Amino acid sequence: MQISVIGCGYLGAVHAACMAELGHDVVGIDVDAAKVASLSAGRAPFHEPGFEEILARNIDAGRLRFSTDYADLADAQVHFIGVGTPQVPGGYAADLQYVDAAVDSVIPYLKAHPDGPTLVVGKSTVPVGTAAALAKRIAAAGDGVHLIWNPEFLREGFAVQDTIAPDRIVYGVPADESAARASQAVLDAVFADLLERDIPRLVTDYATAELVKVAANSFLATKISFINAMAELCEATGADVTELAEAIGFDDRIGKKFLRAGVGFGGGCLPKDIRAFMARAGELGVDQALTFLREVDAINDRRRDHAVELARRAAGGTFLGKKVAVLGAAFKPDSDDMRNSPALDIANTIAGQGAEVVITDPAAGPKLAELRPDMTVAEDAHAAAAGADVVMLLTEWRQFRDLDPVALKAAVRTPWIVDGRNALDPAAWRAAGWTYSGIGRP
Ligand SMILES: NC(=O)C1=CN([C@@H]2O[C@H](COP(=O)(O)OP(=O)(O)OC[C@H]3O[C@@H](n4cnc5c(N)ncnc54)[C@H](O)[C@@H]3O)[C@@H](O)[C@H]2O)C=CC1
Ligand SMILES: O=C(O)[C@H]1O[C@H](OP(=O)(O)OP(=O)(O)OC[C@H]2O[C@@H](n3ccc(=O)[nH]c3=O)[C@H](O)[C@@H]2O)[C@H](O)[C@@H](O)[C@@H]1O
Repeated sequence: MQISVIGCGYLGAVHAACMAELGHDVVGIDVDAAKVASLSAGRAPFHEPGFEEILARNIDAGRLRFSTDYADLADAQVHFIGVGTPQVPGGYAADLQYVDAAVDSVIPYLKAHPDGPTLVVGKSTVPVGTAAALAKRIAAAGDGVHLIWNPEFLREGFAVQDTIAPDRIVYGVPADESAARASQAVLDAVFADLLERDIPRLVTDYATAELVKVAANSFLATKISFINAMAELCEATGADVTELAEAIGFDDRIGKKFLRAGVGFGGGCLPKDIRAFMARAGELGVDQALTFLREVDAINDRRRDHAVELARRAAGGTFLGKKVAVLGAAFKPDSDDMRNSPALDIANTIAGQGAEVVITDPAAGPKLAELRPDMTVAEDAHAAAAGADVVMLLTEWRQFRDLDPVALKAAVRTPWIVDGRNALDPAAWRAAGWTYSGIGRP
């Protein structure tokens, strides 16, 4: 089937390559000419395990191409929308200008297809009510053109795997029964390979589909802030939050996942999605339903301040004249995404308070050096730690989890480690002569 993917960022580029991997003929459209040039040359513009391989393979097979010209999507039957929905500048609500622009640009090319309806398929994360409004504009383009809302649940670092083998697929379909049936059949054909593997597919209305996405991210953010709140209690009592998380996680109603206490959640999604959800609830007059998310957000912010305090204590009460090595710049391992990264935020704060900060990240390092010439970016952990008074592990890359405390001790001025992700074995580091300071653990 001929498919277009509009918006080729972390979500869209991976989606385009994965759709080609499923055998479809795909064109990815983006307004960023540099990104399109990089993708067209088979070079991933961001770090995502496994992505570059499927990108290059499908370009070579002639099933995948990228363009800045919307005219190149004219023959596609299915148009996925994956443009960004960041926070509006200075506010909490989602900025829909990119979704609106993408829809405006695709509308002139929407026409009924000989093989059934033409579909616009929304994947971007949007406030509830957006799909219904877009559906009206799309329906005005002509008969046989419909909108399905198909939220995306992929995690960065696992994006390829999550796209090809998701936990579930959700379709928000039009209220009109025959439009719903016909458009569902087209999207089923796109995902035929996944559906054959019995991946659950839930069909619902637009509003439910939109809410499923923000509800899932809100639940995940709440789990993280819950365990970070428990870390605050553990710190006040000398208890160990990692043991607490393990013990409650044995109850499979709770589960072990997403209970890693630390410097909290960041990235291009969880923080802005819970804020946009609160803003939308306010517009709908049900803001009270989500006041708990304010606390989730506040707990998350506090963890960053707390990490700064742990480092200040380690530095002897002041950062002035002290060198701090920061291990990690990306918001999570196996990604080079630094959007709302706790690691980078903490590094900025510490630098702003007078420390000499040297930062290193296995994937984000080169991008950081380019974007932030004011920062000292080191090649690896040993180079960053040379002469440091404090070492902070803020993104739990394997390279950092596997560090040898004896070897690293030889590089630093003072062997004091702040483990902001509880990723290290405190006993091993203490045995090697380090002062170990974790999050919510003695
Ligand atoms: N990054 C992720 O892991 C996931 C993201 N999402 C959602 O997907 C959406 C996209 O997120 P990301 O890929 O992370 O953002 P991104 O910022 O990496 O990519 C967005 C892309 O859209 C392009 N764009 C903007 N306006 C355009 C237009 N009018 N026409 C064509 N292209 C245009 C930009 O140049 C950019 O390349 C957001 O709504 C996000 O919440 C959902 C699930 C996972
Ligand atoms: O909407 C989105 O964009 C995506 O947002 C998250 O995915 P992602 O942001 O890639 O990363 P996560 O693995 O969820 O991690 C988010 C943040 O939480 C932190 N985290 C995660 C788990 C945990 O136990 N503790 C914790 O602090 C991570 O370090 C990271 O900063 C969701 O997990 C995806 O399902 C969703 O599709």
